[in-house]
Amino acid sequence: MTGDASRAPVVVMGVAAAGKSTVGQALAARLGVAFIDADDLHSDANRAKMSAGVPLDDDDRAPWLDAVGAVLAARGPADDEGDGPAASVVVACSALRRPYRDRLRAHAPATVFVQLDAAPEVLRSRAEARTGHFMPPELLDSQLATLEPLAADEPGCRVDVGAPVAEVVADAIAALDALDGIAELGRDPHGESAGPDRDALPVSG
Ligand SMILES: Nc1ncnc2c1ncn2[C@@H]1O[C@H](COP(=O)(O)OP(=O)(O)O)[C@@H](O)[C@H]1O
Ligand SMILES: O=C(O)[C@H](O)[C@@H](O)[C@H](O)[C@H](O)COP(=O)(O)O
Repeated sequence: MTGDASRAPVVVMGVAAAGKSTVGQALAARLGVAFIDADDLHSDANRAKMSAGVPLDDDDRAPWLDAVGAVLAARGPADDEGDGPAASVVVACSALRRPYRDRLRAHAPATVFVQLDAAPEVLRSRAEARTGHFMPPELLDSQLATLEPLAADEPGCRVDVGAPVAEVVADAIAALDALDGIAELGRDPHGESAGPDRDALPVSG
């Protein structure tokens, strides 16, 4: 499957156990672009802290967010020869707070966010059912307390993850296409934005 270099980089965001890795992977496969899990970019110290049941703070997350931002800016791997346009990418990253997302977009301004929403009891049961993961379910409360939902002036959409994965992915693609459509409508024949800034698109869902 070839990558769609014309797509903006996508960050699938939300609290622990919302389904970022699962949905992100499936979404990337459907779009034919690379998938990267930001969990793999955490330092050993961050990982150890979370494993010990201690939530990360802003200082812990700052260098990690810069590493994630660098991935978004590169928009995924180049082709096999190492040249040509980079493919786009889907990154699973909690990106819980607005300043974190702004930090990511400082690296890669075209980034759009898909926030995964779920009822706390759904999250809790999924977190508890998951085995062999470094994130203890007890950290879910702090993740929910830290979450600053995607705001109306941030580029992206929200999808409910109560449905099976294939449905969640279809909803995400429809919402992303709607964002693309709105951006197209705002573009004049010379390719310059004549309407609202893409950055100011409403959050749907
Ligand atoms: N739509 C879904 N329906 C049912 N189970 C799901 C769904 N999405 C994710 N899961 C399950 O929930 C758990 C948490 O998902 P995961 O992708 O690891 O979340 P995150 O990356 O946000 O922590 C996993 O066991 C996963 O298989
Ligand atoms: O910002 C954070 O506190 C972390 O990024 C945190 O969100 C963690 O990395 C994951 O939630 C654990 O892994 P899962 O997202 O896969 O649960």
